[in-house]
Amino acid sequence: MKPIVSIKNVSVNLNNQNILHNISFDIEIGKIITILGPNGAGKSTLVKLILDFFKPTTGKISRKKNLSIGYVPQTLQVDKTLPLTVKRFMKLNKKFDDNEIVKMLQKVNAISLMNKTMHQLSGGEMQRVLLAQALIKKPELLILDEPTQGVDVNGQITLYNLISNAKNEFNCAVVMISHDLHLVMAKTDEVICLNKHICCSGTPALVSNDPEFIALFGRNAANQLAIYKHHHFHQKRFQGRIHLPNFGAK
Ligand SMILES: Nc1ncnc2c1ncn2[C@@H]1O[C@H](COP(=O)(O)OP(=O)(O)OP(=O)(O)O)[C@@H](O)[C@H]1O
Repeated sequence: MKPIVSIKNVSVNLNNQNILHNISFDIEIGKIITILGPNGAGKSTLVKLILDFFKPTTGKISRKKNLSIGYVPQTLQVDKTLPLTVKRFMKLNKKFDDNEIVKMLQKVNAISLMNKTMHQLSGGEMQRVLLAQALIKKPELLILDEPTQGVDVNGQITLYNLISNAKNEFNCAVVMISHDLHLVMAKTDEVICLNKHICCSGTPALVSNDPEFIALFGRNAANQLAIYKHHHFHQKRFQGRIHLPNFGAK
């Protein structure tokens, strides 16, 4: 299958600093890619490149024509004085009818939040609403930047299940940054271990045995990765289009 995004020999220099070096990988429909790496490894920078927020210093990123992307940021700061309800938030970028909004909020277990204001939401509730907002436009590519920051363990499990279900239902590709090795890996097709360059990549089982991964994260993390097996899902085709939301990356 032809990739929807192809990243070839990409490097990024900012203020004479080498932030990313010689990155190459493809993003394909139906696959979940998880990007792991220590603080400052360039994970968010890589996500911003995929989102086309800026261009690489060298190398090339090719995207499928009119690629539709849904983006879930780490969190969203909402002004407490702004009485923005969840329902109005869902209508910010494009007008969806109430029926579509209700259906999408139901999918992410957030229907009871529809008339709450955004600043009233807990961490887990906020992430489910952000996911709904990204999915309502039916993306071909869903990008999540540490979607479970500040979310408790049950909330994390719920969120990863929702992401995996969404991938199957919308037949999209998923790229996410995550530190939740033990939870996220059961759902991941490919792990990219980043530390300015790609240290190693492959299935969780493969990466967990890679000496570079073990050197970077330690044996304990490798064991957490290793216990999971790679799964394939059957997908239903879904026709649709999404446009990038207006809120920025971190
Ligand atoms: N505009 C910029 N100018 C110079 N350096 C930058 C700029 N933006 C990011 N950096 C640097 O690039 C490096 C990678 O940052 P990035 O946010 O991509 O890392 P990360 O892997 O997402 O880190 P974290 O896990 O802490 O969120 C960091 O050293 C950061 O200081």
